[in-house]
Amino acid sequence: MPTPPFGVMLVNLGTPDAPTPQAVRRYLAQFLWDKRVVDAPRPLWWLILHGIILRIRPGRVAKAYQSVWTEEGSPLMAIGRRQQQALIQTLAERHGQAIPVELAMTYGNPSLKEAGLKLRDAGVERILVLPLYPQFSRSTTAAIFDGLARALKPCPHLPELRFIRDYHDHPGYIEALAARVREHWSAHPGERGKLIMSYHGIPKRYADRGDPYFRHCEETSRKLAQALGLDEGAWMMTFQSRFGREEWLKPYTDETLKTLAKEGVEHVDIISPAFAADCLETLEELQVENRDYFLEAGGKTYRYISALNDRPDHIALLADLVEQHTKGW
Ligand SMILES: C=CC1=C(C)c2cc3[nH]c(cc4nc(cc5[nH]c(cc1n2)c(C)c5CCC(=O)O)C(CCC(=O)O)=C4C)c(C)c3C=C
Ligand SMILES: [Fe+2]
Ligand SMILES: [Fe+2]
Repeated sequence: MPTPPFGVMLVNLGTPDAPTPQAVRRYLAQFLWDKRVVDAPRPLWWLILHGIILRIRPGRVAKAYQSVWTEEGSPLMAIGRRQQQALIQTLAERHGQAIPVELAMTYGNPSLKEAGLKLRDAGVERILVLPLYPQFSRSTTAAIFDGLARALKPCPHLPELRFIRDYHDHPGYIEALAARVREHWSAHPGERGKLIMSYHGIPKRYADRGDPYFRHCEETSRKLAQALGLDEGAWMMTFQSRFGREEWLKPYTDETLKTLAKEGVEHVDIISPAFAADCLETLEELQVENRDYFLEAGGKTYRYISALNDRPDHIALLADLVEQHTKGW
């Protein structure tokens, strides 16, 4: 077999190995100890994390994971595997040669190290890292960068590396989102809801200190609204999945849905452009929890628009990103 010209590392956040309190505790202990995610002073944060959060949260969150778990495991992992297989197939068709693609998770399994070793065993000397986060944030994309550097520390020699920082305004990404929304509209003709674009939040403090995430979300939202020909009043950008007590990016998705319903908005369609794959935060928080808030506050229809997952136009976008960032390899 010829040596592959390069390999691709697709990276997402990570998910527990099982929907049990023990597995969730292990996952959260690694995830929430990362300074890129929670930047609180270490000794104090260790006491809060191990003394309070990891005693209470895993039980509740494991129940939420149980409600979305599938026969193939956690949705984030199952969809990640499908994305990986589809990308392998598309790249082979485009290159006329097998290009190794490994799926890695910043936290939990398969680890960045494990994926790196598999690429090395496939004879790869050049790696393109493709974080599955369209919008850059220190808490996600930069955490991958740190994790990779840590994973490579014991290596006597390094692969050549390229790292995709973001693709929040890539025309292929915007068009794939727009196609997904149009498809949703044709599946539900009749009353068209206000389009809510709900992004995973981050602490406002991170944005104030230069994290471009808010700006990237704004740009994605504006471009998506433009591609769909939506007037200002027909869409909104909101932020979900708050954690802890400090202020996060606003407006908050849950509060907005309650307010909209009280103001007489009866129908909403909700999409979450920051998630390349459906996961706990979309399938439970958006599809179930937030629906209840909206309907209880007087809303009539609430429809969640699934993520791009392994749709062909999404995989084509990932292949385009690979092509653009491996020029000269
Ligand atoms: C504690 C701070 C958190 C920050 C900052 C944060 C940013 C962030 N996260 C994602 C994507 C995902 N997050 C997911 C789950 C999740 N996120 C946090 C906390 C922060 N996220 C927690 C504690 C959890 C676990 C669930 C819980 O305990 O509530 C997931 C889903 C994983 C799954 O298994 O399905 C994703 C994906 C982004 C994009 C982001 C900032 C831009
Ligand atoms: Fe998160
Ligand atoms: Fe959540």
